[in-house]
Amino acid sequence: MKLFSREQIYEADQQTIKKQDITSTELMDRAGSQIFNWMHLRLQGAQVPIHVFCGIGNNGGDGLVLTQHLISHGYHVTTYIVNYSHKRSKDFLINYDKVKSMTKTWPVVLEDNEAFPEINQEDIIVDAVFGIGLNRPVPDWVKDLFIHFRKTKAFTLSIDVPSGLFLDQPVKDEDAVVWAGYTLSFASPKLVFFLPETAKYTAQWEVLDIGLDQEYLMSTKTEADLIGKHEVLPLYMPRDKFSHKGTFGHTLIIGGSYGKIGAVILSSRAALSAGSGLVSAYVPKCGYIPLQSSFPEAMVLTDRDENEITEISFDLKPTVIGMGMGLGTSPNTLDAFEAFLKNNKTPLVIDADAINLLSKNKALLKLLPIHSVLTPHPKELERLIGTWSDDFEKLEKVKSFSKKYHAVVVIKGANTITVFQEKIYINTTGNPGLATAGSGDVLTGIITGLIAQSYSALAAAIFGVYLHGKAADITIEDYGYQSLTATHVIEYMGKAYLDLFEQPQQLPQEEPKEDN
Ligand SMILES: NC(=O)C1=CN([C@@H]2O[C@H](COP(=O)(O)OP(=O)(O)OC[C@H]3O[C@@H](n4cnc5c(N)ncnc54)[C@H](OP(=O)(O)O)[C@@H]3O)[C@@H](O)[C@H]2O)[C@@H](O)CC1
Ligand SMILES: [K+]
Repeated sequence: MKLFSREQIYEADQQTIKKQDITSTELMDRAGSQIFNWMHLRLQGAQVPIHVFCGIGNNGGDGLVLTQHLISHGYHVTTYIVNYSHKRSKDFLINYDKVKSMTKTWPVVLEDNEAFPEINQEDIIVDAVFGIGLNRPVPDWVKDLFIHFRKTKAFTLSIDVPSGLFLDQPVKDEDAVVWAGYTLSFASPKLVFFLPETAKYTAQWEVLDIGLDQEYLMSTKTEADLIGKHEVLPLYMPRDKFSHKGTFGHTLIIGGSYGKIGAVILSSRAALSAGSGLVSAYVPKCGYIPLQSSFPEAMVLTDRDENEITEISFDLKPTVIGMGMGLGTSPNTLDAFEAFLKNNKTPLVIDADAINLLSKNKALLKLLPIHSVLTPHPKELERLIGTWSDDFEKLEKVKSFSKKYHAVVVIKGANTITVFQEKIYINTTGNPGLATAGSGDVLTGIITGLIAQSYSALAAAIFGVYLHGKAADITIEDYGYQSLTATHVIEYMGKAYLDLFEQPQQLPQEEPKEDN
């Protein structure tokens, strides 16, 4: 799913109005009616007090359309105009007049220095104060209103975006934003719903289709895409009946040091579960027995040293190499890594200590083959690209890094983000159960195993992150968040693949009656 920018959404608006020959008021009607339908389906006329807070622009206008439907369906609704500016949008005014003509209880106009209405915890707040038109800091008294919302603990439904949240700027004051329980967003979810610093402002979100011009939406390229099943299915490469294990490549996993051989076992097993035809592991001598006994499918090569990697040389031709897990960063290992990079031509997936080695010796970065995949967690990323002041700056820095080194960067997190050059891909699978030892090693193994099967580096990163998260999502149905382990994720990879082709459940059909 594409994540449209603010400018693109305004443009989609204009194109829709032009091509469908409708007025902006009619488009607003669609928006407000969709919000109403969503609420009506859930409330079924329940007499819970609903407080609709409207700004003076089109977000407020949407709120006023909602109000009209709520009133005509007999809901217990109070409408407020948050009068933060004396300007009014045309469609706001049209709907303001409609509301006033249908009820004797006109909307309550809230101004600076006025008491805020009493709201109980069981009530519902609808937040239509600011939408995507927010372009400067929220006035202090409106901020106080948002604090008031939060204090009431009432369920808060935001229209389009939680008010006070900028689409392209960090939040400087978290009290100046509405903390939504749910956001109903038009056209597409907004990038800020997925960034670590701003995701918390809406607990849940949903997109409402207001019939914007399909041609514009389809043909417009976005800076960010949201990755779900629909997006990864076209990446999936079906298997040919006449294929053999050589068809699916040979993964080599290089890593491990004394006490950290498990990381290599996890990565190697994950590469095989992702579908790599062959898997070999290159480890210090101490890793030989653990690997051979716990993972019989793998071939094992060892360093001359007992406890750490001191030389990387092997006599096989892997399709791809995944490296860094449990590697350590000792001077000997660094020397081996540097010598390896100078001669290596095989595609690489780089994780953990291999990233740390690159961060400490930035000159080595230019030795990476093009389209190498790096899979840092936030701390590793910081070592690699330096600190950032906010998520937007972080993404810009990662994009520059990706362009400079022609690398695919996978930023691990609650919503793992894959960056390649100018474009970002936000994953939607995965859960807090993945915050567990070894889950990163498994991810690296999966991505490496996909490249072995001739997925491109970018496709492998996007698809691998998706499958890893999906396997974890299926695992928690059996194990819950706490008991999920990295090994489960490997074992549930098959289910993650099968889920790609699972049809949505259909209602049982009635048997046709036989005539006699
Ligand atoms: N295709 C779609 O998605 C559709 C979208 N629709 C809806 O339209 C919404 C966008 O509406 P919008 O452009 O009128 O802006 P909105 O957010 O209501 O702000 C109002 C005005 O406030 C001002 N202002 C800004 N910051 C301020 C501040 N800190 N303090 C004080 N004032 C401030 C600023 O005006 P300015 O003063 O800068 O001239 C701004 O214009 C969108 O979110 C969706 O809900 C649907 O109706 C139809 C289909
Ligand atoms: K809003």
